[in-house]
Amino acid sequence: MSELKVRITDTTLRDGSHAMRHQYTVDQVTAVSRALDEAGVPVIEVTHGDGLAGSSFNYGFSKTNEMELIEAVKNTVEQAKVAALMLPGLGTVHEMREAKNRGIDIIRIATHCTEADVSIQHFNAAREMGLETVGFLMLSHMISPAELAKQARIQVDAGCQCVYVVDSAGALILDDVSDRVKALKDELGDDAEVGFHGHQNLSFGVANSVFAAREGATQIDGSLNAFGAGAGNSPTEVIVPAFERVGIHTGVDTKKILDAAEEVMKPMIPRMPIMDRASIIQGKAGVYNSFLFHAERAAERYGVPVTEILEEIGRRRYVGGQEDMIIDVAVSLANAAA
Ligand SMILES: CC[C@H](O)CC(=O)C(=O)O
Ligand SMILES: [Mn+2]
Repeated sequence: MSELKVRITDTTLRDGSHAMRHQYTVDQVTAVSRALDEAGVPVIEVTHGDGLAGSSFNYGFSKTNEMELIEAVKNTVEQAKVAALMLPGLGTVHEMREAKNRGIDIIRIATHCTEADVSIQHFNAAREMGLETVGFLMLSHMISPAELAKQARIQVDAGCQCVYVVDSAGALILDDVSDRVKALKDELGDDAEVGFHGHQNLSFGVANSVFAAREGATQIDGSLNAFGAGAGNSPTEVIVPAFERVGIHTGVDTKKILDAAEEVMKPMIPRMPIMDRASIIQGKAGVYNSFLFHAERAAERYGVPVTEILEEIGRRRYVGGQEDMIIDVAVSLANAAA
């Protein structure tokens, strides 16, 4: 087999924003982006955890305006491209344009996996602005590979250049990933690339990324020290040497990425993402990782176990944007217990 090549996108400064409760400072993003850039990471994503304009009562307020964070990363990096995430409706074309003016090269547009149609105008606008485009089909475990491929086609027809299988709950295991990547590759052919964004809830982030790359995914996400929502993302500093071992070329320097994780990122981490009881239940029940802190807060406030809240959210199949329903679940459980 000829050597496989992938492009790594590091999302420590975006998915990691959830784990940081959106409290990144300019000094922190400068230090992290410098270390990633020096290690040769080709794409660095930075915004509020829920994307452009995510800073809000519902999702949590940012300490620093994300446009300042974007600008800080842009002014720091020498080779890396800068990416921002947006959820249509939360972020608008207005914020996309401002992010472009502040220095982003790539916009990653995220929708629930069955709602690709809400991103059509955003992909059109992004391409008109000259941005590289990525589509993010969140909670990809919730639908079949064939259905996911149809959604990918909608994004690509709108101007998306790479569609990601996004394992938002860390619920996919090995063949689940291969089957989805294959379905997207078969549907998209040469029209667009396919990517994979993993989470660690059931400990499969890196292995799933290998399966994705072997099936033809050419863009892979990671985060330093797995710093991301829920149990965290596939750790970038593990992806790089693991991929090297199995013959997948990333172009990232192993020693430098290990130093970035250990010496630059680790000292600023307030709470390490771990596979603990709550986050493992998220993976098993297929619950959106960004719900973890919201569920923990509701558990404390209403005196019900966080695992029961998460299991009920899984049963009700709530998706991103339904954060307010976490309170509803906690109240129903508290009432039932009383
Ligand atoms: C925008 C919310 C979310 O964190 C996106 C993502 O990384 C995922 O669904 O895993
Ligand atoms: Mn994520």
